[in-house]
Amino acid sequence: MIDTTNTVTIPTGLPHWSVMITATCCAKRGYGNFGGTDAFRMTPPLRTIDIVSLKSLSEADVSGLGIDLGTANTVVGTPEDGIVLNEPSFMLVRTKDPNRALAIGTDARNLVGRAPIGITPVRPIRDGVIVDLESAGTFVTAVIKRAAPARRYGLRPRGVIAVSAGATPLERRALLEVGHEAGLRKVALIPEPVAGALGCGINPLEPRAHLVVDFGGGTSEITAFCFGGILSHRSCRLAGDELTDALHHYLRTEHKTIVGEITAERAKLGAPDTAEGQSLVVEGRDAVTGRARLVTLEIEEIVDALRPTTTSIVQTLTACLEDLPPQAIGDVMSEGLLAIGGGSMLRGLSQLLEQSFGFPVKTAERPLTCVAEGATACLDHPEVLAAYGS
Ligand SMILES: Nc1ncnc2c1ncn2[C@@H]1O[C@H](COP(=O)(O)OP(=O)(O)OP(=O)(O)O)[C@@H](O)[C@H]1O
Repeated sequence: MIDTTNTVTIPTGLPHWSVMITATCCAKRGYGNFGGTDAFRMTPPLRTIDIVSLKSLSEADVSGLGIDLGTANTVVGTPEDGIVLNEPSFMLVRTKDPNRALAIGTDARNLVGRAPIGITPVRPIRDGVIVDLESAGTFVTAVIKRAAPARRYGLRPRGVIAVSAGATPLERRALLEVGHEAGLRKVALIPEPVAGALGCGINPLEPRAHLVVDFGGGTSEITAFCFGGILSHRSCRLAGDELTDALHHYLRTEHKTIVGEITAERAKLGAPDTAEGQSLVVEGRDAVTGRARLVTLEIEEIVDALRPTTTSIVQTLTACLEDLPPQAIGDVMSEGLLAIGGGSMLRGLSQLLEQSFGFPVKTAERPLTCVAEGATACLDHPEVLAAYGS
C-alpha cells in the first residue's frame, strides 16, 4: 500500500500524484508493492550506458523511443538496440509541398547552400525549441518512421522526448503535440540535463546535488538538480551555431573570404582534433573579387576567433551559481561539473569552465548521444519520469 502520509516528506515539491504514479508503475512492472520515498530509496543506481541490461526489466513493454530533438542533431534510442538514429536536424522539402519530407538528416544537410530551385532545406528546431508545428511534425514523423519501422513494433511506440529545462509551457505543449501527431502512443518529456546525466550513469533521484552544463547547437544551459527536483537553472540562446557564425564572420572580416555554413562548422569541428601548431585549410570565395580562394587557418587563430562568444556563454551560465544552495556546493565540488552536448568538445572549453565556476569539469564520454541514452533509459525508469517528467 502507498503510505500517503510519507508523500509530504519529499522536499522537492513533488506532487502527490507523482508518488502514486511511481507506486503504480513499480507495482505494474513487478518491482513490488512500494512507493513514495521507499521507491526512491530502492531505486538501484542507474546504469544507462548499459541500456541492454535494462531490457530484461520490462521485455513486454519496451516498444518505446528515447528522443533528443536538438537544434543541430536528432538522436533516437531504443531500449533494445541503443542509439538507432543520429542525424542532423535538417529536412528537405519541395517549396510547393512543405509537408512532405524528401530527405532528412545528413542527406538534407548536405544540400544546405546548394539546394536546387524549388527545394528548400528546413531546420525544424531553432534555439532548442519548435519554431513551426507543421514542419516539426513532418520531420519527427519521418524520424520515427526511420527509427521505428512499423514491422518491428506493430504498435505505435511510446516516446520520451528530452526538452530544455527552461522551455516554456507553450514550448513543451508544442513538443507533446508534435510527438502525438507523429504517431507516438504516449509522450513524456524529460529535462535535457537530467536525461544527459542519466545517460552518463548518474542517478538523478539520489539526494546529492549534480550540476550539468549542456552546450548544444542552439542553446547552452546549466542545471543543478537532486532528489527528483531542479535546484537552479540558467540558459542562453547562444551556443554552437553562434560559434560557427563567429568563425564565418572572422573569415569574412580578417581573411576577406566568404565561406558556406558547412565549411565554417567543419573548421570549428576540426579544431579540437588538430594538434597545436598545426593548421587547417578552408575553401571559400574572395569577398572582393568573387574568385575561389583557399585560406590557411592556424588552430590558435580559430580558438581566438571563438573566444569572445565562448566567454559570454560561460559568463551567462555562471549566474546559476547565485541560486545554488550553499549545501549543494560540496556535492558539486567533490563530483565535478558534468559537461554534455557537442559544444563541450570545443578546445579549451573545460579549462574555461573550471576557471569560471571553480569546480572540476568532467566531459561526458558520449556528449552527443548521452541525452538520448538517458531519455531511452527513462522508458524503464518510470520513477525518474514521475519526478522530473511532464
Ligand atoms: N568536436 C566538436 N567541437 C566543437 N563543437 C562541436 C563538436 N562536435 C559537435 N559540435 C557542435 O555541437 C553542436 C551540436 O551539439 P548537440 O548535438 O549536443 O546540440 P543539439 O542537441 O542539437 O542542440 P540543442 O541542445 O541546442 O537543441 C553543434 O553546434 C556542433 O557544431
